[in-house]
Amino acid sequence: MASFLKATHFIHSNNNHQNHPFSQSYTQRIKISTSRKPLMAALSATATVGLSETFTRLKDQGKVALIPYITAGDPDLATTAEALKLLDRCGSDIIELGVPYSDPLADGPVIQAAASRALNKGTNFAKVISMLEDVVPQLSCPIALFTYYNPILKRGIEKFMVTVRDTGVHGLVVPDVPLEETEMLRKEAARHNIELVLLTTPTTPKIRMKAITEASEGFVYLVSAVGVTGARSSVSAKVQSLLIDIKEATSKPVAVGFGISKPEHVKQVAEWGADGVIVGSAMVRILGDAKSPEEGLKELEVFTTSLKSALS
Ligand SMILES: O=P(O)(O)OC[C@@H](O)[C@@H](O)c1c[nH]c2ccccc12
Repeated sequence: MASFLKATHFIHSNNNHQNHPFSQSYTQRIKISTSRKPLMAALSATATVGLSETFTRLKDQGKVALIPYITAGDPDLATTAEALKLLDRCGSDIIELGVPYSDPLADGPVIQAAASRALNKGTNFAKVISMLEDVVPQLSCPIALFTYYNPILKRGIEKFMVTVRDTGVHGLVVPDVPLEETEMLRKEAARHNIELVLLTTPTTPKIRMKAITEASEGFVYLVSAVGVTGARSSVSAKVQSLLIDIKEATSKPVAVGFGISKPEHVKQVAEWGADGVIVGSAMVRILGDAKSPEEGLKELEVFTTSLKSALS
């Protein structure tokens, strides 16, 4: 219960500007580093379009983005590589790839368990990056890397951004960076042509929601429910009014996540006006619960196809 309260407090304190685990300001000596841009990744960086361009194309076609989330390294990185290609083939428009972290405050039990399995298998940032260098050139949809703030600070913001951009990744989602600390992150992300996506929640005050939408690049992540990630039996009807409010505040694309786990959820959120729908725990559970990686991938294909058809 304590961790649930902590997590709930975390997601909402971060958006309500109370004291937050990362509230102290970090000064980062930005080391100018030269980076060797692997040719394929450099090519792929131009091959796939970024997040906002993806939304523009979909809007022109009157379509809503399907955005799966999976945890890198669960059940193993080879399966993650296959899952990324499969999700792309099944029509995902953007894929959120989570870097497993030891203290995933905003995650519910399914993603927390996936992160610890991945970490126990020895998954780390460097291995995720080398997998991406190989896989990204084979994808037609952009990747948004999903990481907590600490691993970025550990590496140094500028170095982190260079490494990520060199893999051809377009987006970055950092759920626990307080808005007041995003300035440095946003500057470095923009300098390396990475779209930094920010999150707003059902309890974010309107003024703060407006500031978040203005600062967010690629799209705005609307967290649909209070608490942590995890499949819910239904999507809160509040999402409809939240979408109206957020659409009054910004013309940027808005993708809704948290709890969405069935085709009917996807359809409903799209009908309420979302530009994208994010599905994480339900995908992660399929891969984590399967008897074998092959079986998990087969089930993931069936599930993703069912979500995609709910959007067509
Ligand atoms: O798992 P859900 O309820 O389908 O929600 C998407 C979520 O998994 C993904 O976007 C995500 C994974 N970890 C997070 C932490 C905070 C916010 C969002 C996330």
